[in-house]
Amino acid sequence: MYKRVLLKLSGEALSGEGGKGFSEKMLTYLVNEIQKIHSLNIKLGIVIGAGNIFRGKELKDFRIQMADQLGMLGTVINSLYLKNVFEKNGIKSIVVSPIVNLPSVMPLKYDFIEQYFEAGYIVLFGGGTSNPLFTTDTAAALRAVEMNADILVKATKVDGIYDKDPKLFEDAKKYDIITYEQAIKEQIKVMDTEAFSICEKNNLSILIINFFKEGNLLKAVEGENIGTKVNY
Ligand SMILES: Nc1ncnc2c1ncn2[C@@H]1O[C@H](COP(=O)(O)OP(=O)(O)OP(=O)(O)O)[C@@H](O)[C@H]1O
Ligand SMILES: O=c1ccn([C@@H]2O[C@H](COP(=O)(O)O)[C@@H](O)[C@H]2O)c(=O)[nH]1
Repeated sequence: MYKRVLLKLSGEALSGEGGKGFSEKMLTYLVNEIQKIHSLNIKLGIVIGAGNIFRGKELKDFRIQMADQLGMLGTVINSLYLKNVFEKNGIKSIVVSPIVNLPSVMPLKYDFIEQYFEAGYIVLFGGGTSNPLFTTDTAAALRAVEMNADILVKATKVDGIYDKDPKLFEDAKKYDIITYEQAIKEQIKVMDTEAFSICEKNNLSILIINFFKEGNLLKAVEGENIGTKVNY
């Protein structure tokens, strides 16, 4: 079983696939999935995207730097939203972010983060990398290395990495394991190349799983053979 896990969730984990905003049904599902792993006493960090609010590249009339800043703020909104939902369900969590100064958001300080984990808090890393032109995949890789995670679990909309996009090609074949070299060479689109590269350089594996299949998160954390593992 993994003991220190960075979980990357799409903003769509809050809205449902392809949706915007927040869905009660999805939030209940998410809380149930998190409760299953939180009870295992693991140190859990979460990076959540903002596809349910803004993705920079979707805002066509904006300069990309401006659009991306809206996107990053969206990730803080989602983190705070999640903190509140967790709290209502008896799950202790804390939002840390380098990009905003709000009463419920703590600054990103390594020593404090360790203390939050020791005290049993889930740490929600908001604000992405704090730089435009990136995405939360890269932020997840960065935070995973910073928190010294055993694994980065990307919980997304597909069962793993395929030789081509399985949403577009019915005959796509799934890989159980793939190396970073292969993932980068084949330009696998399921995760940013920057994220692959950070994890490769820091000897950290990524596990890609389908978030929308009940029980998958628990299986992933327990080290079951699901999804696709990207190894260095
Ligand atoms: N070779 C591939 N194997 C698996 N999925 C792929 C591949 N190529 C493209 N994809 C697509 O990548 C998508 C997952 O990446 P995407 O960035 O959309 O998800 P996410 O990171 O969970 O969401 P968000 O961008 O909102 O944070 C899948 O839904 C799939 O359609
Ligand atoms: O480091 C970062 C992370 C994110 N952004 C912007 O936020 C949105 C939302 O993140 P997703 O990963 O797409 O869910 C992203 O599209 C960027 O616009 C950023 O600029 N820098």
